[in-house]
Amino acid sequence: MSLPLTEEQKKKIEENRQKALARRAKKSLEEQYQSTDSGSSIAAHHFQSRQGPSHNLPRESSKPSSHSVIFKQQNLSSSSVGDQRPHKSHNFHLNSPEQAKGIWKRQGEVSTACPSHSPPSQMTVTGISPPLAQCPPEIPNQRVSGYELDQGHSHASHEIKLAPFANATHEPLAKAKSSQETAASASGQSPRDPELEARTAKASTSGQTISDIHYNSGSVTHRTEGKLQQKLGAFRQNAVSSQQGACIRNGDRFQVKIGYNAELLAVFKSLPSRSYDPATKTWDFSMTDYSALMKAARRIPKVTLQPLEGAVGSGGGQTGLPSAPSLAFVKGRCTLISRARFEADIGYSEDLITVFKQMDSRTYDVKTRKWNFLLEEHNKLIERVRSLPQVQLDPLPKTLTLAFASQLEKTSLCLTADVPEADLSGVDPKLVFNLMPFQRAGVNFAIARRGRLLLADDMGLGKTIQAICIAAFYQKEWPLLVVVPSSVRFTWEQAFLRWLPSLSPDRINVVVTRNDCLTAGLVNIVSFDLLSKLEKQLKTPFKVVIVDESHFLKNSRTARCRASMPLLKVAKRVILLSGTPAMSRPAELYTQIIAVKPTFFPQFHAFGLRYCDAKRQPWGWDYSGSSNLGELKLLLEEAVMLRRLKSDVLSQLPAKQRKMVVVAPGRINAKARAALDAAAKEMTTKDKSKRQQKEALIVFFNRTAEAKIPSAIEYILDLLESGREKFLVFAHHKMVLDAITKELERKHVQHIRIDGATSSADREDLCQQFQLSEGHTVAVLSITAANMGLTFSSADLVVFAELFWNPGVLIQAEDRVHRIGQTSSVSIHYLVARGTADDYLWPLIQEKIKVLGEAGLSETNFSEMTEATEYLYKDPKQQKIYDLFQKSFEEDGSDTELLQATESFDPGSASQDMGDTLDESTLMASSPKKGRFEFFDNWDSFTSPL
Ligand SMILES: Nc1ncnc2c1ncn2[C@@H]1O[C@H](COP(=O)(O)OP(=O)(O)OP(=O)(O)O)[C@@H](O)[C@H]1O
Repeated sequence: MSLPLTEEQKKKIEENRQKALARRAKKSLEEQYQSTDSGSSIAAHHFQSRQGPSHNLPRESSKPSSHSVIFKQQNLSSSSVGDQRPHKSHNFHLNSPEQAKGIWKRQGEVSTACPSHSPPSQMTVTGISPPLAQCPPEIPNQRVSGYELDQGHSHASHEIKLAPFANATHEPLAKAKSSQETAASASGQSPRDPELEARTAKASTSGQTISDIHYNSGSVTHRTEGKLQQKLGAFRQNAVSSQQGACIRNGDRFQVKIGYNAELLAVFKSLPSRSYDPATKTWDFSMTDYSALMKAARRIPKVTLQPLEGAVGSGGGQTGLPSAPSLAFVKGRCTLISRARFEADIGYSEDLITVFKQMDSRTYDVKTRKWNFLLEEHNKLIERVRSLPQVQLDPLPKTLTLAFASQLEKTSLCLTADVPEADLSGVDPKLVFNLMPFQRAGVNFAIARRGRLLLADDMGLGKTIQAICIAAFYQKEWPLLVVVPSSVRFTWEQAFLRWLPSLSPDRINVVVTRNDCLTAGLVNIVSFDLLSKLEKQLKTPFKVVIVDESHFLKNSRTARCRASMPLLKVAKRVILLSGTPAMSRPAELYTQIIAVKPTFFPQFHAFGLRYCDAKRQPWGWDYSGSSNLGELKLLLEEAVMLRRLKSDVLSQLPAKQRKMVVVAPGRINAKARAALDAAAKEMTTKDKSKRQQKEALIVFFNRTAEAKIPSAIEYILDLLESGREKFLVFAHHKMVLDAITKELERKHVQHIRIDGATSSADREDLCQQFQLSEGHTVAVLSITAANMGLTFSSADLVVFAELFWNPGVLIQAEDRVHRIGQTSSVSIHYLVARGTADDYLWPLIQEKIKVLGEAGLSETNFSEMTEATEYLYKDPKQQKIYDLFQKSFEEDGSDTELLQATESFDPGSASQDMGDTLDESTLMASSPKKGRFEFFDNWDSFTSPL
């Protein structure tokens, strides 16, 4: 509480006032002189030389304004808080009360999600000069652009309805803010200032009401301010519209929310503590400049600046000036901090603390200095706070109240919502029986959410089997649409065949070209890119849709997203799968969230403001940041997403998980296809010698390598786009290794390469580089040169771009990752291309492994751990090739011979840049490595248990 003014202070004030009047008169004369010289109005001078950022300029400065609006605007003050601010309109001219209303909304706007909240009504006190002693010492009655920052005439600015902010310089707000607990127990009454009241009474001795004064103000102004004011008045008639604004407390500073006004801007620029925020286009100041600003503002006709809330005492018998804390207009919002509790993120207000203390579930967190409550008290709290004129506490957004509706009704303290066990009796028993416990829980979660979810389990946790099971639960609503990256279309086909034996293979339709029918099967598998070309085929929407790698939809402007979103919005069940739903920023989640819950955040901007730290920039809004992630995580987990990390379910996982990835035959170009067919023919031609057959086999093997290059590159790029951080790629042929490294270089993906040409010293160095560096993403390794003696335990994924006839070598290669130091379950992906040597190599490898297993020499069984069930061709011709493979690779010395033959293989013209044979869309979609993983760490901590 502040002390009343002493006689000495009062005297000093009066002296200063007189001095100021003298200065003003002198200055008026000076300016009159100058304006006669220049022939232009002073106000116009302000307009040109004192303007703020250009976006604040009025467009039609000469448009006449209506004077009658000024008073009417007072009544609009209660609508000063709203969320409807037109962002780009800068027309500040008021020609009608309606316009005045619109403009006022804009000017007085303080962003809020609580439109029903009303700020305190405007206090209107005219003709009051604050005590000069309250002026901050650093503003020594300076003159600014024709305005003097001293106390003005008591009758000089009757059009300006403002009150002095008493004692603005005396009480640091930071102190007020940080003393929440102490102050909470203090009296809620603002002390009153008798000095101010006396002055108020004096100013009103004419018996006029405040509104009377406003109506008559014009003549008073002109009379007292002489010719200067006449000139200014003329300008204002044309150029300055009636404007209302407000001072709003912002921590230990205050903001001025008002539209453009050249004169006011000049005042702003004169204040030492000024700061302009281009993002919000508002000026703010330290409290030390408050008095000076208000005084100067009062001198600008037709500018009404609502004082800081509580800045005027009215009545009461207290003697001191009100202290800063009790004057604060506090604004804040509710945020969710757990499934059961929300927090009031707001500054200090005594009245607010009183309300907080009425809540049964209140808890004060001494660390964060914030109060939090059970969700069931949210609505009660908001209602009570609404009755506090000095407080604006925004409630939780509607999306959150909908998602947590039951918690708001009656809060359960359970960390997760109860998920009932789903009845899977209608689903193929083979599938249900094979589900791991956490996978079963995933299926239950999806069914509890009526088949709409984002399944964001870590990579390799078996999202495919879960998605098939969820979709199968809704089998009555099929046909099913499965949208996937093109590199895994056939892997999905295999997975359906494997897990749903009741599904006839001919009911599965893999869409390969744009001439295919999107609805031909009961299960229709299509790539993102083809979907965007075929969507027009759809007459009736799919009711059940699976989207694999749903982060491919993160950019709403892509053709993929534009084609998929309408389908997802109308589908009854939407199963999105992604191990990395967002890799860089929360904005990437938006499309996936609304794909699952179209009613959540219908406007991206609302999402952006809350979770993307949206900032207004000169060029528009920047949504690349992140904010409120804890709350976003809670929202996603409650209503949209299920994510388990490998570490969460490690005990349920096998040490190694192998996956056969059937790469698209369409990716083998015509030339390679012809070469393969010719080689296959050679092998099965009767009159060929053994030697010739073997040579044909080698050619077949080599041509396979060549043919698979585009598919292998596409798969690697898809992995990178999916956020795979570190993995090994094994290949055998030099041309395959070359093509992969070339493509990685082209994409600026950091990688190492070890092949037969790498020296022993370099091998170890490169290995260490990969192990220790965060930047190195891919290790490109030769199956025969890097399958031993190296440790790559920092990776947990191995991709075999090529198969190799010796399974022992493959297992050794796998074990570069699966070894001591490995803490995760390891994923092994074998890329297998149909119609190539892989058709024979794959079963051959399985056969050999089986034999080793039976002999107790291998604990690995390929076929049980992969989708490769019925892979072997039964055709006699193919059987013959298989036999040839078997014999050739079993004969003594065949390895050496084959190795030599394959290593020296040069396809000549065939060794083009295989990357060029990829779809342009695939190449474009895969962004460069740079910046790709910046959000990864955040994402993992963001999604791991709190
Ligand atoms: N319950 C299970 N029984 C047998 N094999 C399984 C099971 N769950 C997953 N697998 C196998 O684990 C491998 C990885 O599964 P899947 O490809 O579905 O993982 P993912 O979560 O989709 O990984 P990514 O994100 O890398 O695509 C596959 O070979 C799959 O067949």
